[in-house]
Amino acid sequence: MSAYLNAQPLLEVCGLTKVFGQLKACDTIDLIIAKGEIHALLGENGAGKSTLVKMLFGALQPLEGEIRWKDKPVVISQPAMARRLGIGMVFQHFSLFDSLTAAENIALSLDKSLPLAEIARRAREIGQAYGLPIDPDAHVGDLSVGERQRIEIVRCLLQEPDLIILDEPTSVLTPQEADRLFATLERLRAEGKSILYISHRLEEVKRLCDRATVLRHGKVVGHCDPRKETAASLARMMVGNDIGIVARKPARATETASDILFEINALSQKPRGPFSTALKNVSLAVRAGEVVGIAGVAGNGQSEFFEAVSGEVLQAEPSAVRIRGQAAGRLGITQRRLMGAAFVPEERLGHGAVPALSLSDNLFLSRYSTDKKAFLRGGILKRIAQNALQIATKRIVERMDVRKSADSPPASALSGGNLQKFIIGRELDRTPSVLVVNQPTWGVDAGAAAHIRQALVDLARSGSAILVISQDLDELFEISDRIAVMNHGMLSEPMPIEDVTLEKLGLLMGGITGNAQKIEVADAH
Ligand SMILES: Nc1ncnc2c1ncn2[C@@H]1O[C@H](COP(=O)(O)OP(=O)(O)OP(=O)(O)O)[C@@H](O)[C@H]1O
Repeated sequence: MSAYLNAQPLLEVCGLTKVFGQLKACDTIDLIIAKGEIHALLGENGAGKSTLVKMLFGALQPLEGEIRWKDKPVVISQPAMARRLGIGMVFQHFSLFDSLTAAENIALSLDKSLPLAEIARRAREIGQAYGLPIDPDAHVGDLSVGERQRIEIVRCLLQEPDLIILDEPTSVLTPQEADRLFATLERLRAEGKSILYISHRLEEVKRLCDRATVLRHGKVVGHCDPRKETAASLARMMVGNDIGIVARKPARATETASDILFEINALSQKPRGPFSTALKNVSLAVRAGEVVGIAGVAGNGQSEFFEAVSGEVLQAEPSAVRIRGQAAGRLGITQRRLMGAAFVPEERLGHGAVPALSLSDNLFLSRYSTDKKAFLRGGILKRIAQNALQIATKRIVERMDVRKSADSPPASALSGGNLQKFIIGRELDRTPSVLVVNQPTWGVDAGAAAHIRQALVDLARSGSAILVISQDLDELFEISDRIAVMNHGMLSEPMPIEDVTLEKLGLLMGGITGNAQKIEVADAH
């Protein structure tokens, strides 16, 4: 038995329960976190991981159960209380203001006020000590995702926590940034700090974590030493059965222009604000039957590209975007959808769905103008075809296995991964000829991710053109027929999947083109 298991528990959770309506999101959970361990919290989407850690951080209150901290029962009524006890949290969604500096952002989160110069000094010191270099005077909006995350972690470490909760910390990092983060976490562990680590990336859990607790449907279904498991056995424990592998028949080998369903021609766009990236002469053609992947480190123009191709930002030149042969550059998103295209943005809450509206209302909002016949009834005075809307919502929920706590809950009440499944399902349900999707499986568990990827490949093979923007290189390898790389607003020539290697992608992601002799996977920052 490892030494840390003999160590006194730092945190003990006994019978912790949280109920939303009829749903037990956490059902009598027991968990012990020892001093000096990295403890993984695993579970499929909606298993109750976020609910549990929100109770530990004082953002939600349990209905029943007890939390013991350093051997004493505690009631954690709010995050400030958690911080005072020594519990810090780094959230999955960054909570920094773009227009403020790193030091100003940190100042906002501190419970006691300190002079800005003092905060900057301490942040710099902690950053250096833990291998997380930051510039306290830099504006957050100018920083890469990896740099922003360093600020979040430094901000957490400034409070000198004994337990650090990390919710999916690597989903937005390059492999190199993730390595750096692991080194920091190992160092914290060596100093006797404890870490509760939520991740859907099972390989990194195996590499980093000492122990894992697995949740399913709100209950603890097992504990294990992840180093002794395989990624497949961990996934099986989470989901309860084996995860399918995406079946990918080769795409039809056609070169005829008529097969091009989606085309971007010399698309250039000036930066739309101080924190936006210019697009430089981007061209790409996606054919019927294929999946084209766009790899790249976040912040290299992917969001601007998505906005331009989806019609959120219009182009001066009509033929900059062509959908099924028709010029669409000056058309808005609804008109592009009417031409048979569908778009799934990266941000699911607020962009992909309206948080306070029910799933069926969200479905209606996105489809009433493109599917009038299906969802509107009556003559001039239109009314919503509630029955058809409910049937469509149910169909999507069943097809994508969306788990939820009520019949038609507000979008904000779904776990992150389940909302993602719903949004993707909503677009797949239209069987679009062209589908552009940004980060399709961000925060989605292994089983659901395989389901979504298979659905994208199947849609392509049924004759649609699919464009996937993703930071997850494994995902792109699994589903793409060709892969291009976006770097500093430029898009590389797409390579057939047979010719793509991780090294080539790494070099292109770092902005190195041509035949570099000395291969060193580039860091894009
Ligand atoms: N505010 C809320 N109101 C109603 N139901 C909720 C609320 N928050 C979460 N739930 C439900 O509780 C369950 C657990 O959600 P939770 O966010 O804890 O899952 P998770 O394991 O973190 O999932 P993911 O991996 O997708 O983030 C889900 O079924 C979710 O729909």
